[in-house]
Amino acid sequence: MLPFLRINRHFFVRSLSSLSFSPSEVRPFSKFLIHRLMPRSGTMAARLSTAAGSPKLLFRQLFEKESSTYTYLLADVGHPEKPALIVDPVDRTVDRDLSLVKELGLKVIYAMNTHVHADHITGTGLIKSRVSGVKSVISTASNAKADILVEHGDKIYFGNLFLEVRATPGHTLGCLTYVTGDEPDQPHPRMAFTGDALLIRGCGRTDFQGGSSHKLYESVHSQIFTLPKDTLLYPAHDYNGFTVSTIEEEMLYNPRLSKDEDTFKTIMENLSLPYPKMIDAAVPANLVCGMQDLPAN
Ligand SMILES: N[C@@H](CCC(=O)N[C@@H](CSS)C(=O)NCC(=O)O)C(=O)O
Ligand SMILES: [Fe+2]
Repeated sequence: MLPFLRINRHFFVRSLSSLSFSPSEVRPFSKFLIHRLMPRSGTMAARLSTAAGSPKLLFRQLFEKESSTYTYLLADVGHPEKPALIVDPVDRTVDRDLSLVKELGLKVIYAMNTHVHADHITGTGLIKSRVSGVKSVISTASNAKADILVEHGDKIYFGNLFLEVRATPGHTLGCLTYVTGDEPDQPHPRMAFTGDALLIRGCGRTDFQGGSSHKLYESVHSQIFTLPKDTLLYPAHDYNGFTVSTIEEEMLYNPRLSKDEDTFKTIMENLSLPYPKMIDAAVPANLVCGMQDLPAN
């Protein structure tokens, strides 16, 4: 029963993405479910490639300087519709991001968050209000509102490419890492969008939003450091001018997570960071994807 539910869930997430099905259109395409039962789900990607171009990744890393946040734009430009997704957009830079999307001729289908941010307001709600058909995405565990709530193991398709969802709690309860697919026809090396779970030579703090140093250590070691060593690591923030790292580099040189768990916990307990300046406004807004449609008090 459980494997069937899991496959069904993958199918549902896929069905809302690359082919722009409406939920009512899911049933006629249930034949794809059969391909999910095959040992390698690459069968499905290969099958669709024939129908809708060969997968070709377009990737852009964008920066918001006040919160030192990275936003990522990914699209399958080998697909005729150039379906795209945007990870961790910031409200202040939505205009810039959407201009780029327009210039590149992309069709944004998902505006996604790695977690409920505490230091800035997400742009996912604004993007939804500006571009029709965009669905907001966040984890079920975040307890936030969004059009699509995803869980560990889900695959989010854009065209013939996808991001795999990995639960990496510890900075917050609902933190996710999104990883590019490992299908034979996917681009290599893989890319991991780690949010605040793993930063370059650092990691997310664990002193609020359900944070736990124990959980973060487990998440990074079981879900991120197990990726191929050449996987490119793209965090949600950088405060030191870095743009990208690799799993291998972080396993060797991350001053926190390359240590044993007890040392890691001691480091995290002694960070003494001030709370983010915007936390009181950002968390409630981000629990509704930045739409700020909270009922009046
Ligand atoms: N000074 C900034 C907030 C800086 C901060 O706390 N960053 C977070 C990620 S955003 S929730 C963090 O986890 N930092 C870890 C670290 O080691 O710096 C502000 O006021 O907004
Ligand atoms: Fe955060």
